[in-house]
Amino acid sequence: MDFSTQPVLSMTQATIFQGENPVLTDVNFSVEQHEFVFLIGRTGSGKSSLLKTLYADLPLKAGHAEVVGYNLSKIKTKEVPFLRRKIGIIFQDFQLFTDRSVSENLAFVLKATGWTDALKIRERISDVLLQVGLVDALNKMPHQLSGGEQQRIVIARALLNNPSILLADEPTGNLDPDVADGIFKLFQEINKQGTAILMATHNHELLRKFPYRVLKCEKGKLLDSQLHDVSFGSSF
Ligand SMILES: Nc1ncnc2c1ncn2[C@@H]1O[C@H](COP(=O)(O)OP(=O)(O)OP(=O)(O)O)[C@@H](O)[C@H]1O
Repeated sequence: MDFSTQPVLSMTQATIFQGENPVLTDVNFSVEQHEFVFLIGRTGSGKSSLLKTLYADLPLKAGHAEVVGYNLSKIKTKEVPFLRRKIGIIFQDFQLFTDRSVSENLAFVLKATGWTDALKIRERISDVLLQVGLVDALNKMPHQLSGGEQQRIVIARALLNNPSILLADEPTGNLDPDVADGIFKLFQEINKQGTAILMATHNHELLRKFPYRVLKCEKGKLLDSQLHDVSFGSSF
């Protein structure tokens, strides 16, 4: 079998729950390797719940989903860290440790995911900082960095284990437009290097400027711009 043609994630007839409440029903979609996909929808429509289900923070209780080779209905608790190693997660509530330097923040993740060789850890940290354009930040504390720089470090952290896909929830939400543009360009560069990206956003400008595929949470369903006419006017 040629694994290079496998989607990086797929969901069929899935229901996304918050507790006992179904948030989205009959969810069917897949994301191919190298794809860039926007996830949109009004506040409370289910974007974060969908992303959380994809990285096994919320259980998949109905339907089928396969994410980077893991079947989410059958995944065991001890396998979840391995799933998350292959997914880069960029969430607003996944922030940096404020009492540790950038290199300590990044080393923490590598050690927690099984890296032991100090030289390899240093090299990997340099590589990801280079990738996000912040080699100089190595020994800085998070408070010594701007919001945009901190977000780049969060992205660097998500890249540490060479993920097949990045899941990003409003990664440009709290940033000035110029800074947000830079962060978005960084996501595009990462995508060009072969990492799929699924990005939840409320940013109309991005949707207008970049004709990527759009998934939209609406009235308890997930619409796909490849199959449906998805509107993203002023009130999504
Ligand atoms: N921890 C939680 N416990 C119970 N219900 C929740 C929880 N988090 C979200 N919900 C509910 O689930 C539904 C979907 O919320 P979700 O956060 O997925 O929406 P969203 O599209 O990501 O919204 P936003 O754009 O505001 O981030 C909403 O009705 C919300 O109130």
